[in-house]
Amino acid sequence: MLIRKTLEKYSKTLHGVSMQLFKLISINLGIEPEAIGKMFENCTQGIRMNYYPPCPEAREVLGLAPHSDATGLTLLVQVNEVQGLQIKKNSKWILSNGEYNSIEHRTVVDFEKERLSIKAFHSPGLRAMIGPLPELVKEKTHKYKTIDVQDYLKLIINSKLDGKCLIDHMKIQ
Ligand SMILES: O=C(O)CCC(=O)C(=O)O
Ligand SMILES: [Fe+2]
Repeated sequence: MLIRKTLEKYSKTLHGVSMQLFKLISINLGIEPEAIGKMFENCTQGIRMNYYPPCPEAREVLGLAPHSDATGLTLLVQVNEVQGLQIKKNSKWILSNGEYNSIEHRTVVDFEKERLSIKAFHSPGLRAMIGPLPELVKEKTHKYKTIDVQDYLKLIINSKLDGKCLIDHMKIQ
């Protein structure tokens, strides 16, 4: 019962944080402050906790294969402060530093230390359309498709953890 209450509070707080971040991202993009937040009004939130035990073969294995998250915004906390999240930048794996684009990332494990992480994934409401924000592509050619949530979910299921940004599958060829 206690964990449920704590998680509910945690989830609500993180939702609030994500809404604030959507506002700041919109302002930074030069669009109406509520533009992105509106899509997340009936947001679906998923929370995942990962436990990576210490591994004697740490150099030979990965904690999690390269992938990009299929959700709108992921908030992550490295619970016991053991580093292990890496992003791909200029073809190199480096420690993550947070970007707007859905960056390819993976996790590595440690020889001696266990690692814990908690993620909160925020996805738009089930009626949303997934694609470039109209405000951002006014006079430009659309580089990405716009599809409904159902088709987007199909795309996620069909594109396994293959390291490619899911966004590549949305590109108009
Ligand atoms: O454990 C981490 O640091 C990241 C895990 C992750 O990328 C994910 O769960 O999607
Ligand atoms: Fe991820």
